[in-house]
Amino acid sequence: MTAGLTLSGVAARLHGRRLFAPLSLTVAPGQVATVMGPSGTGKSTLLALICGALDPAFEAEGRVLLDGRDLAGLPTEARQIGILFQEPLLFPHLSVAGNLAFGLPPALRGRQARAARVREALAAADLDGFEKRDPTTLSGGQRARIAVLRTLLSEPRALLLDEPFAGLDAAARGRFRDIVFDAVRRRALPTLLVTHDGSDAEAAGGPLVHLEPVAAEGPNGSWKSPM
Ligand SMILES: Nc1ncnc2c1ncn2[C@@H]1O[C@H](COP(=O)(O)OP(=O)(O)OP(=O)(O)O)[C@@H](O)[C@H]1O
Repeated sequence: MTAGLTLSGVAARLHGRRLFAPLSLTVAPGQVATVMGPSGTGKSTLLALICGALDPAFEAEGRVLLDGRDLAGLPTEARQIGILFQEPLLFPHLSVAGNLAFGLPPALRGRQARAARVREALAAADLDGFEKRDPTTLSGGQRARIAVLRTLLSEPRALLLDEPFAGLDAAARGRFRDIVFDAVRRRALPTLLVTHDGSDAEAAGGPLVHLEPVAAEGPNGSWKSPM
């Protein structure tokens, strides 16, 4: 069995045409692989395919394995893959604790046990006492940290990062990146990062993949770029 996240000949087709050339890659536990490429090449589509949330307009190709298990046919919620977006997507009508509790595994029973897990997570992230805060009153960096805590509380076995550092200024970006990569290493999560920023790729330190658009067949049999 290969530990980590393995992509084998993975591609996404739209109206029968591949967005990018089939991708094969293994991301080891605790490693961060980076996916870069021009806008529209299918980076977000690739992440959606991996976590089982591909838009029905697309057709998936290839195999995705997590710790040797083929994820084909498994619904998103059964894949145990955490995902973070550029926008932290916190629920504005819930407190910080309510947002974090949303990430807890349903199997963790009991109000007190759930509240304790949320409290511990906040304390470990230097956010003690934030339970009752309204997420709309937090800074961008604080909201980003709550979003990553919520994802980690769900005890994922792999992590997908869709430009989660992009909305932050340089100092906050570096600090937040350290927090996320540190969690990835401590929890030995195979992680795939989509970014347009070379410094993110450098900090990630793992394999670097450039998605290239696939050339499309022109009307008279010639080949042209779809871009
Ligand atoms: N639901 C959809 N139906 C049809 N086409 C779509 C759909 N979603 C995305 N696309 C198209 O698929 C292509 C890939 O989109 P995707 O968002 O994966 O690219 P990306 O590489 O993540 O782009 P960016 O770097 O700008 O975020 C784009 O050309 C986009 O317009």
